[in-house]
Amino acid sequence: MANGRNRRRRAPMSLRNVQVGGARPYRIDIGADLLRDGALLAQSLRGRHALVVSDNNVAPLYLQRTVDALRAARPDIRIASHAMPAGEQEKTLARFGNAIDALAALGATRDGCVYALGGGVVGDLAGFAAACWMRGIDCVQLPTTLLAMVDSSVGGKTAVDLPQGKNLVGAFHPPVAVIADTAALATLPARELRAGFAEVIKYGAIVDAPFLDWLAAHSDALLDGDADALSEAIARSCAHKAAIVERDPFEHGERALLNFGHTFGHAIETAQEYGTLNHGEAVAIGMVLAARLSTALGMATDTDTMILRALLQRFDLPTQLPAGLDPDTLLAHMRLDKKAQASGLRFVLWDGLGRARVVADVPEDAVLGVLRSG
Ligand SMILES: NC(=O)c1ccc[n+]([C@@H]2O[C@H](COP(=O)([O-])OP(=O)(O)OC[C@H]3O[C@@H](n4cnc5c(N)ncnc54)[C@H](O)[C@@H]3O)[C@@H](O)[C@H]2O)c1
Ligand SMILES: O=C(O)C(=O)C[C@@H](O)[C@H](O)[C@H](O)COP(=O)(O)O
Ligand SMILES: [Zn+2]
Repeated sequence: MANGRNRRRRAPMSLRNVQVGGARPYRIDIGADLLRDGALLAQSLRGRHALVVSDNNVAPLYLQRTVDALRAARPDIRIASHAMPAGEQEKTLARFGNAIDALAALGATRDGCVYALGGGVVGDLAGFAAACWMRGIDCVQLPTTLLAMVDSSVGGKTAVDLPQGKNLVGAFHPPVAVIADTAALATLPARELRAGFAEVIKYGAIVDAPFLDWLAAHSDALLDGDADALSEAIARSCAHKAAIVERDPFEHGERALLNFGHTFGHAIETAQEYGTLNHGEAVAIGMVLAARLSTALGMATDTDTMILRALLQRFDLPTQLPAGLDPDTLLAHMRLDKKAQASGLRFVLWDGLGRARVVADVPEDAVLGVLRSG
């Protein structure tokens, strides 16, 4: 049930895929029941070792079918599984160490593969383990949340959090394949489904204003779990992310647009010690704050902020800074944002719907002004 709605479980019409080009191209497959497709799961497995990393919510639901399908396709391989405790507070160096221990126990050779089965927390942590084991082995992302399907499984940013900040320890390590089984969305808690829409809306906000109209028009279907609408939203989001990371895999320029709302959002998550709002919710608030900062700097109109806020609210996402967060503490966290430079803070701001850009040397007073007015 989402918001008291009955989520439909109709299977999507077809398999979709999105190609991510560049030096190490890979394909994103999107469709129902792909976790049961052993041939697909095994197609990028070069060696004889596979570690399936999941969490203690996802493992009881999807681990067995994944391992069974892999084993059926490749009876010759050694498969181990590792389920970490669920949640952002577990995206730590200590849990990363546990995943590395699991690779060591498996005796994974350099042609082995990590399968990241879960949401963005599992994807980021397992991807980072794959990036580090023997200086880098293959990783297949098997996203099971909407957020992971539309964003975190694609593009190769892997990381764990520190108490000082989000994703502060990590590596760029693109997957060799992304396989998004949309049937997994049927078990996703409604709050987590909504969180995923924050990152979906982000693509519209930064580069595709007509997508925002489409999302508004299809919000009921999307929140009801309509398979075709979800499949379209996932494919369109992945196409945007693929195009951007293909052109700028290491965030030297354009890729930073994907960080719209994240300077504020990550500061909120860090200040709350990763325990209150989830990532999507924090990004939703962060996008509204970024839009308001753009207006404060004379770049955009309030009307665009109102349209963005209304759309986020339509997806039951928060749009206001939670009470009790100290603006100076948030600003201090922002100084450790990965876009910050010696010369000062850099923000992704916008000139209006679908027109984001990176702005350097944003005055801290302007940021504090936005934070102090809520
Ligand atoms: N690498 C990137 O480019 C990138 C992009 C966006 C977000 N992220 C990261 O992703 C993380 C957030 O990801 P998330 O929103 O997926 O959170 P998450 O991984 O914590 O998953 C949310 C919750 O849903 C549960 N869950 C997952 N799939 C399920 C399913 N199918 N059925 C039932 N329960 C399920 C999980 O156990 C967890 O409790 C953050 O750490 C964020 O920083 C990374
Ligand atoms: O892929 C990217 O690039 C993004 O910025 C996507 C974001 O949604 C994601 O949350 C990412 O992990 C943030 O990266 P960071 O470099 O700010 O830690
Ligand atoms: Zn994000």
